[in-house]
Amino acid sequence: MNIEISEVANLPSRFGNFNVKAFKEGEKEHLVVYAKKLDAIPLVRVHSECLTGDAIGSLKCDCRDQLEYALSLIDKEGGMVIYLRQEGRNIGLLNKINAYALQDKGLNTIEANHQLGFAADERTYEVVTYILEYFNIKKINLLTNNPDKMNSIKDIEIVNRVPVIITPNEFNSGYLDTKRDEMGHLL
Ligand SMILES: Nc1nc2c(ncn2[C@@H]2O[C@H](COP(=O)(O)OP(=O)(O)OP(=O)(O)O)[C@@H](O)[C@H]2O)c(=O)[nH]1
Ligand SMILES: [Zn+2]
Repeated sequence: MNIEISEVANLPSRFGNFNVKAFKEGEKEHLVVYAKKLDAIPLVRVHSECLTGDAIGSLKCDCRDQLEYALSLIDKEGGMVIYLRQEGRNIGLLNKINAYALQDKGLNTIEANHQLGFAADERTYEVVTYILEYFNIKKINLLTNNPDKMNSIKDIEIVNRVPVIITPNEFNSGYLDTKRDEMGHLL
């Protein structure tokens, strides 16, 4: 893979004092946020970009709650958040907003993707293996509810799955039901 890697910098944040490094993969610039403490088998969260949730505070999904939970946990226990620029399960922001418009008309999150000509989930995780190998990490405890994500991360042993359970709200409960019933999420 042709990846450009930044220096390491300090990032004091409202969730703790972290180190950060950027990994540039073509047009996509991923961010790795890691605690000063990194065990041999660290806690790792692979988070996919959700501008509407992570930055704007959208209540349609659980992304921001999951991100905040992960950052707080790695501050306490050590570990890493790999923030992947795969907006909208990798269909991009514009398409995700079009998918939201279809959801306003009654389609669920999967149907909306299909209507636009995409698979339900277009994400790939090769760069995760690359990043973990760069840090010499061979085994992880993965923070996720998504079995697909566990199967998609290759050449890294996932010793334990650590669930990320977030309290639903009135706007995202349907979305979470679809993730559980149709996408196999362990919720
Ligand atoms: N296309 C599309 N993407 C969405 C929608 N809602 C959230 N996303 C994107 O979905 C990604 C997050 O994926 P999720 O399925 O919520 O969770 P996950 O990462 O697969 O699983 P966990 O590790 O358990 O959180 C982010 O990239 C969001 O931008 C939607 O309705 N349509
Ligand atoms: Zn989201």
